[in-house]
Amino acid sequence: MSYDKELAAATKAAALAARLCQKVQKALLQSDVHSKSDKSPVTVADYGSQVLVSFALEKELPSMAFSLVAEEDSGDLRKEEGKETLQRITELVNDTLASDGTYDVSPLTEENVLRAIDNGKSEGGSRGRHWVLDPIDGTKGFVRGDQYAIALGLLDEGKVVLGVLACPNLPLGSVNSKEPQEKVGCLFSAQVGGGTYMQSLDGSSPVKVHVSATENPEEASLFESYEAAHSSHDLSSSIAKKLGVKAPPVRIDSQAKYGALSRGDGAIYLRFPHKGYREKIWDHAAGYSVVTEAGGVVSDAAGNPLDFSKGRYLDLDTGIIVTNQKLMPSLLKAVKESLSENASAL
Ligand SMILES: Nc1ncnc2c1ncn2[C@@H]1O[C@H](COP(=O)(O)OS(=O)(=O)O)[C@@H](OP(=O)(O)O)[C@H]1O
Ligand SMILES: [Mg+2]
Repeated sequence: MSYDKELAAATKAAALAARLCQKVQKALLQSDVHSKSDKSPVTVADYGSQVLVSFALEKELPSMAFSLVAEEDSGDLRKEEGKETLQRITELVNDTLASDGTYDVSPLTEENVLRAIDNGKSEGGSRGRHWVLDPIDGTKGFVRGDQYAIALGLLDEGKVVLGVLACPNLPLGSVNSKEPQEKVGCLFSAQVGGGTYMQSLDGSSPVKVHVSATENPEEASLFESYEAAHSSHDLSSSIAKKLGVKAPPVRIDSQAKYGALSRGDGAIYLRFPHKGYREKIWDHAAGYSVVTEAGGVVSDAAGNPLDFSKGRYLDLDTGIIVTNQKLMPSLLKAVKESLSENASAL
């Protein structure tokens, strides 16, 4: 089965949302950053990106039943104190649509914007098709001026069948390059059975990418979260030592890590959140597709495949590990040993 139409729509939607995010990040005002009830940051760009993806998918695929599992909801924007933020989001969305020019529509109203955000309330699951969206993955990186991604996947009968990662600040060349890189802004896209492609966000032709083929852990560079609160750096350092990884870890925000790994910039990605943290499907669906189709393997720390069919959360053993097929057995062994030696690290 081909998902060509859906992949083309997802690519358009993510690239449109990326334009809004780039504009906001350039001129990020303190007033654009707000705290959610769980104290995590959310910006007008998180909301704006969700509106644009929701809007573009519905426009591109009018005959497809529309279900979206996405990170943001409109609760805070419907309160009195959210009024100004809602105005700013509506303005940003309309400016982006007008300057893009693809969709000839009258400006969205604030109510349209709230509804587009609330499209993201779907519970997903094992039946039918569901889009899975993180409108800005790595909001902390976005606010810091670093890496972030617009991450969009599609589930069909509980399986991830396509993924698009727009990474506006990721260099087109390797993240390990010592040379200064002027060209940034990558878009990765993948569909099941079709491989993974990378293009520049400003529209170069897609090129096929593959994960690193290295069998030697000593030359495998390793990715992990920038934020130590998101993934235990101590545990990954113990695993790296066991494997004999020589290079220091590369810390990048967001699913840009999956993108960089899919083109072989690094060969291992380790993610060990603290005990009790529940991973959300939008933090991994697109990245999972991009890495898997580029020949990589994504599993939990016990080697079980990830199951995206359980609703908004992933039910996991500890952590998520990503590498190529050849390195997976030795990585699993090192992870198992490190976990039993450092039981208190999580
Ligand atoms: N405590 C904790 N533990 C583990 N993960 C957490 C935690 N808190 C948040 N998150 C999720 O991490 C998402 C950011 O991904 P990364 O960890 O790869 O980014 S970073 O490198 O640390 O910036 C981030 O995604 P966004 O919220 O979209 O930015 C969160 O979903
Ligand atoms: Mg996220």
